[in-house]
Amino acid sequence: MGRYCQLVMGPAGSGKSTYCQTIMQHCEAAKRRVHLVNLDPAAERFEYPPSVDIRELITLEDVMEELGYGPNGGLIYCFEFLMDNLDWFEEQLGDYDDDYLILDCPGQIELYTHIPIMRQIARLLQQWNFQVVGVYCLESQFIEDTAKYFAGVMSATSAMSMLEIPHINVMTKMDLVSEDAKDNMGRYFDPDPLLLADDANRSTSEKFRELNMAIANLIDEFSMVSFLPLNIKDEDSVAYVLSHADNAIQWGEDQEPKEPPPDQDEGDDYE
Ligand SMILES: Nc1nc2c(ncn2[C@@H]2O[C@H](COP(=O)(O)OP(=O)(O)OP(=O)(O)O)[C@@H](O)[C@H]2O)c(=O)[nH]1
Ligand SMILES: [Mg+2]
Repeated sequence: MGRYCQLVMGPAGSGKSTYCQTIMQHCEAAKRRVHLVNLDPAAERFEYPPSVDIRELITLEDVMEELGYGPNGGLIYCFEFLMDNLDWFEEQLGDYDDDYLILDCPGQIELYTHIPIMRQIARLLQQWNFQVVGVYCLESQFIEDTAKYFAGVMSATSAMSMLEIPHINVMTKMDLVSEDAKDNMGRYFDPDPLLLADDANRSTSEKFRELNMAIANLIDEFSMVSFLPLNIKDEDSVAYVLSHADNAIQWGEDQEPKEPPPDQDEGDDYE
C-alpha cells in the first residue's frame, strides 16, 4: 500500500464539499477506506465528520474576531498559520498511513492561482510520500455562458500549471442540467476551439473576435482541459469520476491481492 490523496479545489460554491461527501459515501458503500480532511477553516458542517480538520488548529471566525481580519485576509492568515504548524499537520496525517485521503479545500481561487499556498501544500504532501491528484470542480452552470466558461477554464488551467500535479477537471451539478442541454454539452467537455470561438463571438462585439479565438486556441492547446461530468445522483457517474482520479495516482495497481474467505477450501478455485 501507499499514501494517496485527492486535493479537491475550485471556485466558491462549485460543489467541492458535496463532491467530497459523495466520494466518501460511494467508497463507504464499496467498503473502501477513505478519510476526509477538511482544509477549509470557514467550513460549517459535514455529513461525514472529517478525520483531520484544520478547524482544530485554527478557524476563520476566530481570526476575524480576534485579529480583525476580513474573510479573505483571514483565510490567508489561517493558511500561513498552518504552514507555521506543519508538525501538527504531518502528525495528523501520520495516523492515516495506508489510507486514501480526500482533502476539501476552500473556494477562494487566489489560493490556487495567485499565491503559492496550495502549491506548497501539494509539495508537502508529495514529500510525505502521498500520490496527489488535483480535482478541480467547476459547476455545469458555467456552461450557460461562454464567457463564464472561458473564465472557469482559465482558472482550472491556472491551478493546473501552478500546482504541477496529476490533475482532473470535474463538471459538477450535472443533475441540474436538462436532457436537452446535455446533448449540447459534449463540446464543452472536450472543447473544440472553433465551436467555442463561434459561441463566444455571438455574445461579444466584433472587436473581441481575435481574443475569443486566441482563448479558444489556448484552451485547445492545453488539451488537458477536458471535463468529466459528475451527476451525484448517478452511481455510475460517481464511479467514473473516481476511477479517473484513481488512475491519475495509480491507486489500485499495487493493492494487495484479496485473501480468499477463511471457510473456503484451498484449491477449489483453481481446478
Ligand atoms: N443539485 C446539486 N446541488 C449541488 C451539487 N453540488 C453542490 N450543490 C449545491 O451547491 C451549493 C454549494 O455546494 P458546496 O458543496 O458547499 O460547494 P463548495 O465548493 O464546497 O463551496 P465553498 O466551500 O463555499 O467554496 C450547496 O447548496 C450544494 O447543495 C450537485 O451536484 N447537485
Ligand atoms: Mg466547501
